[in-house]
Amino acid sequence: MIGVIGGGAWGTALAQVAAQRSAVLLWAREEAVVEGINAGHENALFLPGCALDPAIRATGDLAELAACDLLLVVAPAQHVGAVLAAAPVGRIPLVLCAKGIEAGSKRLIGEVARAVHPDAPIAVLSGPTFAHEVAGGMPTAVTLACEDPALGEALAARLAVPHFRTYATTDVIGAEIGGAVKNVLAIGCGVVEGAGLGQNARAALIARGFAEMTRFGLARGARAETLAGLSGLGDLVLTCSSTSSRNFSLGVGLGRGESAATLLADRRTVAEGAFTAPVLHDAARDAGVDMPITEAVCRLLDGAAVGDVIGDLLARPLKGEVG
Ligand SMILES: NC(=O)C1=CN([C@@H]2O[C@H](COP(=O)(O)OP(=O)(O)OC[C@H]3O[C@@H](n4cnc5c(N)ncnc54)[C@H](O)[C@@H]3O)[C@@H](O)[C@H]2O)C=CC1
Ligand SMILES: O=C(CO)COP(=O)(O)O
Repeated sequence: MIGVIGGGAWGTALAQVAAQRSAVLLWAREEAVVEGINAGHENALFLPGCALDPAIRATGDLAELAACDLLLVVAPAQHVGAVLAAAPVGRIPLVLCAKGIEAGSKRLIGEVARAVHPDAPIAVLSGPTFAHEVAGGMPTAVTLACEDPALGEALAARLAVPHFRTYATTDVIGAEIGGAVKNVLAIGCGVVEGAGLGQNARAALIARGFAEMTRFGLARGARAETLAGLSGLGDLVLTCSSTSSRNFSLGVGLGRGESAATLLADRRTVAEGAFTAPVLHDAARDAGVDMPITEAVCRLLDGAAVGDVIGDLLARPLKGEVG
């Protein structure tokens, strides 16, 4: 049986995919989500309007996950450590699906999981995957990263269904960094949209943002081809071009001059980039990597005026395109 830890939009969509081939037990934090899935086969809080496979069973009791032989970890990045610490994992393989970097510790999610459950094999699933499209059966492709190639291929085969293609790699760090960094850049692209700065600016931000992602990724041991793949460039393009992205939408609000505090207050859904941006900025400084767009997003989240931040970005000294 496959266990899913997290009953947000993405955990629910992944449960829907997994249910095509396996029994699925989904742990959700909210009682209303557990009841809604078990009684009405719908997650009205986080994935409304999607008829779920009746075979998906939900629970509010983490202990029940001990019966699973594979766990998909889909809590928001900042909560993965706490949720995993309370889960009966032992040696059950973990597929990490959150996109972010832990604030304070500056750890990638793989490091967070390894610290709590050192005996559990770890893989990362990431890519351009809006939950509502995946749950609706629309064609989607993801990266499945695992340092152990045999386990990675077995997991990729187990999680794939015809509309959900998994591409295996051994580059776990590359898959993690792409997913974490693209959320920050998506906020930046949203700002461009909200402030009406035009399509040229958006394309420039995607390309220069990808350069930033690549510099940081290579400094941390990622492989360039992973960053240019589904979990990096693929997801960057998706979330930098659609208001279906919570991060892009947050940026649109910032670009219109609304404050981050107002935009983030009382949100039920997560915009991971808002939490990752400051810790990514710190981690980049530690690694000696220049990330001007990430820095600009941090300033905007801190309340700086859009005009000032864009003016400073454009006033930077000219440099060569590569390097
Ligand atoms: N929604 C999407 O299309 C995709 C999301 N992801 C990633 O999946 C992760 C989860 O995101 P979503 O499922 O979209 O969440 P969501 O925004 O739909 O729902 C919020 C989730 O946060 C959980 N939560 C809130 N406070 C918590 C706490 N204190 N402890 C534990 N959990 C808490 C809620 O229970 C709920 O599951 C994120 O890292 C996101 O970047 C990845 C791919 C696609
Ligand atoms: O990661 C995602 C799609 O791949 C979802 O993006 P948002 O979190 O910005 O909505």
